Amino acid sequence: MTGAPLLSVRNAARHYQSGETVVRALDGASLEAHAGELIGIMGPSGSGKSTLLLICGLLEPPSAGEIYIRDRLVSYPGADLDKLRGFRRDHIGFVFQKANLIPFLTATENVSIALEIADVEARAARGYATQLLGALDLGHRIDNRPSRLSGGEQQRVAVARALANDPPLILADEPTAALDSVRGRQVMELFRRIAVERSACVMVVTHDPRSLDLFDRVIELSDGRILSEPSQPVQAHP
Ligand SMILES: Nc1ncnc2c1ncn2[C@@H]1O[C@H](COP(=O)(O)OP(=O)(O)OP(=O)(O)O)[C@@H](O)[C@H]1O
Repeated sequence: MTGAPLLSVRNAARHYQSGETVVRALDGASLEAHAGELIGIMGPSGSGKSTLLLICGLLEPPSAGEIYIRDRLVSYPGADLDKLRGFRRDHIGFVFQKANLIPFLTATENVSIALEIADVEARAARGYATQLLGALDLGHRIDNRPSRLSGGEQQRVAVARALANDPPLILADEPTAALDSVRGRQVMELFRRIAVERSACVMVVTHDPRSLDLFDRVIELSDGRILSEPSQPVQAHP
């Protein structure tokens, strides 16, 4: 992959003090991720996948190392990440295992609120939210509140919300864990489309080997370390 990376993680570590012992959740990880890539992050439970995502998402600073987005140093030990709220909103979309939707808002409103917070006019925000939900096969659910949606549908609304501001980087932590295989595949295929059509970089933590064919490459973690070489292609993708 050529060109400047969108995201660059340099020798990042994250250590947690647990009583007398230090847990090395991340232990000197380096990677580069580019626009247009769909990257899988895999590894056994406790290998540091979620920690890597938190650090890349500027939700926690590393204990050592640096994070660059578009060549700008954005996170390092002791960085004040509260100051990066606006930057995060404009650059990074998150999807977690749980949808965490606002219960008293409809599906459309749950998505459009992300746009309105970013100063998009309400009508335009709703129009785009509806369009995104339609692309996720939720066109018939746009006026439903979360309590009227299945777990899988709620999660797809969460995916639409993460995409609302067209962030160049999308980070997803087991986004399909609560979905059946057909819906899970749909979400992964949507991520693939987002990467290609919007030139976004999408990094997805998953345990599901059925998505492997969709990834440009897989970053494999073990004991807080990256096993596979950065930029090593797993499978060529058209
Ligand atoms: N806030 C924390 N305090 C102490 N230890 C932590 C903390 N967060 C993570 N850890 C530890 O760091 C290690 C890596 O955790 P992490 O959640 O990143 O792994 P993971 O690969 O995402 O696991 P899983 O697949 O089970 O979600 C684990 O041993 C975990 O217990």
